[in-house]
Amino acid sequence: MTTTSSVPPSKGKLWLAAIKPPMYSVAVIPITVGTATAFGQNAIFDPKILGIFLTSAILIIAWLNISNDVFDADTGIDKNKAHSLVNLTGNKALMLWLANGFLSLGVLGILLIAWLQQDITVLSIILLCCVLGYTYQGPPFRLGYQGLGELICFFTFGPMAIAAAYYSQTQEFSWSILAPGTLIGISTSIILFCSHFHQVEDDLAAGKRSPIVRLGTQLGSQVLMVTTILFFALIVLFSLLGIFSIWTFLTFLSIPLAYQLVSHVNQNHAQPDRVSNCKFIAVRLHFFSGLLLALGLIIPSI
Ligand SMILES: C/C(=C\COP(=O)(O)OP(=O)(O)O)CCC[C@H](C)CCC[C@H](C)CCCC(C)C
Ligand SMILES: O=C(O)C1=CC(=O)c2ccccc2C1=O
Repeated sequence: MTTTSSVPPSKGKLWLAAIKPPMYSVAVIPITVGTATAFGQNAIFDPKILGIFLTSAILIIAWLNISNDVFDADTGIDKNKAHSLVNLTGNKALMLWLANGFLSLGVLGILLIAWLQQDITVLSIILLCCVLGYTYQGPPFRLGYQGLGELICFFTFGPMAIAAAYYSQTQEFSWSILAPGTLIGISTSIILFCSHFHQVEDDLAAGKRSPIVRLGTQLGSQVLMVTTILFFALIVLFSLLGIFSIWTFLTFLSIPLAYQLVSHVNQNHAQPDRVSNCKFIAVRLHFFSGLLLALGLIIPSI
């Protein structure tokens, strides 16, 4: 949340920033792409499983974000974050209970999938994702403070989530999930990478050595550009290797969003108030490129 004027944001805007609805793309896209991969490969689709999985994923991301504010309140890193739920409510204990409530409901949904399939594979993968997500922000690990968040993000939201979604549809694994898993892992990690640009001062003060604290914003903006180019280059590579059909080139319709993100960060990386919204441009890129990828994966089987 940034204010380019001296007028502080309204309570409503702070709550909207705290809840950050667009961020739930990170829950929707991996499950959608994993399901699309299963359909494209096997013409298998169970809408009930998809619905349960999407709901659970959203609940788990709610846990992730609420608990992030709770754990960050302990280190003081969010002291200047007006839209922290702990700062907004003044009730850290209640926020922790709320976070754990969302986690419990999310895991219940995955348990329902396990019961329906009489198979704990999906449950095991998602529980591992949640454990890794906790190590990112929760005591005593706080691996995000070591700059390891993007690595954890890549594997959990990429290959692991896509494999779980694929397995939830087919009850088998396939190497074919690695290509979409890599792409979604990259696009999700780009969101996290972009979330650090405007937080260098607060991160440094709290001892958080994020990738942007380590690289600096100038080099960080170059890394973002290279990573974004890599995302689209991999689609070409996967197509040349025969892993993807030509329909996955639909994803290239999201290139204007990629250009907007890279140019915005290149121009404003050293201005926290101006660059702070870049993660939401990254979310738009993640959402639309993910939807287009899913479409490209299912068209050959329609
Ligand atoms: C909360 C996350 C990032 C924000 O961290 P930060 O402290 O910088 O935030 P603020 O600036 O807003 O204070 C998410 C980090 C993701 C984490 C590395 C991995 C999470 C894994 C998930 C639990 C996997 C879920 C998979 C499936 C259910 C979709
Ligand atoms: O609030 C944030 O900055 C993020 C929240 C979140 O759930 C997420 C998930 C996956 C990648 C990045 C992010 C965030 O940056």
